[in-house]
Amino acid sequence: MNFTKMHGLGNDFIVVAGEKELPAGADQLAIKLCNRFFSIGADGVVFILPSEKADFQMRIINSDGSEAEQCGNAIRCVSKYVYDHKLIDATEITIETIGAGVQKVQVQVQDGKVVTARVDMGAPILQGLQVPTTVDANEVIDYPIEVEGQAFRFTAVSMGNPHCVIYVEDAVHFDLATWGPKLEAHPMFPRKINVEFATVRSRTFTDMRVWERGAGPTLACGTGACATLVSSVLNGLSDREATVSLKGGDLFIEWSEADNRVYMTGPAEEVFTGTV
Ligand SMILES: N[C@@H](CCC[C@H](N)C(=O)O)C(=O)O
Repeated sequence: MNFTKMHGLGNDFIVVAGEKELPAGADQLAIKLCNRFFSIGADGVVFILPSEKADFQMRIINSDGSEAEQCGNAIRCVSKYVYDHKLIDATEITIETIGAGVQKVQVQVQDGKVVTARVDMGAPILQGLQVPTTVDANEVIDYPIEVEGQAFRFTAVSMGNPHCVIYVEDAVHFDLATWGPKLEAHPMFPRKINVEFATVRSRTFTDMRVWERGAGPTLACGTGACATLVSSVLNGLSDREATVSLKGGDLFIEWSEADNRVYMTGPAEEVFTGTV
């Protein structure tokens, strides 16, 4: 199988193109190939497939073998892959996802290669049961949650995949490894959850660290950055356009008042190609 190793701000993927559909056993394949010691190593495997509704379909399997509905960093990588590898000759590309419908991507090209992409990530879902959480409310903002005697407060946002955003004093030095997995699997989140720990430094700049569902601590999470900006606006902490700074670098996020959609801009890179 031919693959291309790519990343968006260090959130890394094994990208596979050319299959007609998601291969049987994709979950076991992802577990095996994502292993950083015995195989290629990545946060997930991304399949670029044909679509009847868009230019391409993207399916993403996390490193634990679970399938995610959506992935912000992967969608930028997919856009770069299809443009740079000449599968499409357009700078506006549509990509079908299983959780967030068809998304429009505008790529910026330098010397024939995509350097950054601005993605229309769609409207955030805020209804508690739809995120999903166990809270039956139109919005779940600054809501209490307890894990092993430790109290947190979270805001729940789905960007096609589920997120809970928790504000902490210093996200950069927060103990992700202790609290991330416990919150990911908390019974208030029926499909598990991606956990973002955020510190708002100003109305246009937020530090964020992420514990991803199915992948653990990653260097960046595009949907997580979008969820964090939405949460910060809902909590009155941020403007609607801000930089979300992750361990692997910065994403620029806009939540448009005009159309209620979230736009994410950031880089994508190809690292190497191989055959496994
Ligand atoms: N890294 C991603 C999100 C990948 C999926 C996530 N782990 C999930 O299970 O929802 C991003 O950049 O958005």
